[in-house]
Amino acid sequence: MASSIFKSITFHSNSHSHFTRYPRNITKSNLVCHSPEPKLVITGGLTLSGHVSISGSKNSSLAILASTLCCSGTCKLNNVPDISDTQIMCSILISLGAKTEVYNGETVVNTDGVGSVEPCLDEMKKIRGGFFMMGPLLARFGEAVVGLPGGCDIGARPVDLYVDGFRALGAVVEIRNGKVQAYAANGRGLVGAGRFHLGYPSVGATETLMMAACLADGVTVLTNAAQEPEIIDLADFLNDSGASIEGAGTDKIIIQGKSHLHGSECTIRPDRMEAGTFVLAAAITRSHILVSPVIPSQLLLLMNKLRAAGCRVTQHSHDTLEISAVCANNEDNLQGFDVKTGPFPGFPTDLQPQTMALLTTCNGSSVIQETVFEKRMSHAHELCKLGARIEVCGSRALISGKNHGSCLRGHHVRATDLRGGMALVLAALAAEGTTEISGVAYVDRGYENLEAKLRGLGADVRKFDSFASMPALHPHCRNTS
Ligand SMILES: CC(=O)N[C@H]1[C@@H](OP(=O)(O)OP(=O)(O)OC[C@H]2O[C@@H](n3ccc(=O)[nH]c3=O)[C@H](O)[C@@H]2O)O[C@H](CO)[C@@H](O)[C@@H]1O
Ligand SMILES: C=C(OP(=O)(O)O)C(=O)O
Repeated sequence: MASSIFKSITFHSNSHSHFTRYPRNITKSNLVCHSPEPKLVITGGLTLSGHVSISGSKNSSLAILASTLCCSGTCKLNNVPDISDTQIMCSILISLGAKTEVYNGETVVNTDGVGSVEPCLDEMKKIRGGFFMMGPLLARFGEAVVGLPGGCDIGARPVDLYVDGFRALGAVVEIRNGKVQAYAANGRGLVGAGRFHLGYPSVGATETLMMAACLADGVTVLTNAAQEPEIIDLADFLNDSGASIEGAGTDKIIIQGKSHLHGSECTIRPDRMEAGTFVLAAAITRSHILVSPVIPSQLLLLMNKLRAAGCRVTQHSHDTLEISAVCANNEDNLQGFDVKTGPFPGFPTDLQPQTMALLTTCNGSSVIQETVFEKRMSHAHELCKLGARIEVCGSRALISGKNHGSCLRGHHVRATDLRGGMALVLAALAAEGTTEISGVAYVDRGYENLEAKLRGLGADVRKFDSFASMPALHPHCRNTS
């Protein structure tokens, strides 16, 4: 890993890049540590109670960390969650020559020393957000050589919309050997694209093109833009740094390019996916908890679905949700419901797997239709190992509720992506007996202090670094990985 971090590229305003190598002061704390594969062991059936604190948004943090490459001077970001995705993002910034440090929970980034436009390829493969850096690199330095992104394996996840957008901003772009290479065609810098219509409201493409357009010469109007709350978070940060962006949060974003942006400060808003996951944890365990801080308007669809199912979801104060799924007279009668995911303000695909886990415990049958990612159903197979009855046909799943054959019991299961992994955690909380979950690194990508937060609510959750340190489990938890 070290050698690829040391790899760098010097700046040229044409396509002939000249590679040089030079060392950087990377401390051990800046690098992600790979320990033996950890497992979560959860004994289910307990009721949760109390309050859980929600961390800063993963997706806002990733976009805003990338956008620090647009800014001269120091940026101070409060409330960045300490999860592996943000650690990797910082390590990619460091591979470019940026300085990142964490003081008292504040992430301080200064990108003035950037001496490379080629982020560390090995790190790029681990997350999706690293690719967002292509926009600011191209805009500020006129050139970028960025590896195709990683992230959860939930679909093909191409980058065609980004590439079309870069071309509209005056870049020459080529994809070769797993890397996207681009430079400003005029040898000086990007130019405003005029109107650029996104064929799909991609979150990452909207964010990346917004960052690039901030430093382009002229006006760019993005139409059919993504409207996710994280786009607003990014636009607010960039505007505070001197950018001119109007319309973020709608499908038309107007960006007037500026010659440079300065550093600024922001506090990352709460993670709506983490909040939604804890609300679903209360529902699946038929519990009563408080969740804060949240922005309730970001979770309206989930709240309405849960109310229709029979849960009581109330806004306790401006940033606190109270959820109660406790059964009256011990009669468990939560009803199943149908879900179709879609871009914001549609039902979030990042809460689909956790919702599927809940539906296995409700009455009746439910249908989930996943429209955002074509391969986001692999958790269904693992949920079936826990006793769920789910039939998947393409991007649709038919979930038979608990009075139609689903009955969750502890087993050994494997997470293969972030939210699918959380679906297994939620199912394990509701299952009878003990569940062992491997592939926990996926869950660590997006949930800060997960075990501590769940234990704080009264769940029986333990994390083990390896089998050797684990207690003996029920035989069927051991033998079927
Ligand atoms: C780091 C981050 O913010 N990740 C979020 C972001 O991912 P990400 O930005 O990758 O998601 P997109 O909105 O881009 O992807 C949505 C769909 O568009 C397709 N597409 C995207 C780009 C492109 O150039 N061509 C193309 O066809 C994708 O394959 C996918 O089917 O939004 C997703 C959708 O809300 C969330 O699930 C992810 O948590
Ligand atoms: C799909 C997700 O993340 P990423 O885009 O970073 O892979 C997610 O957060 O559920």
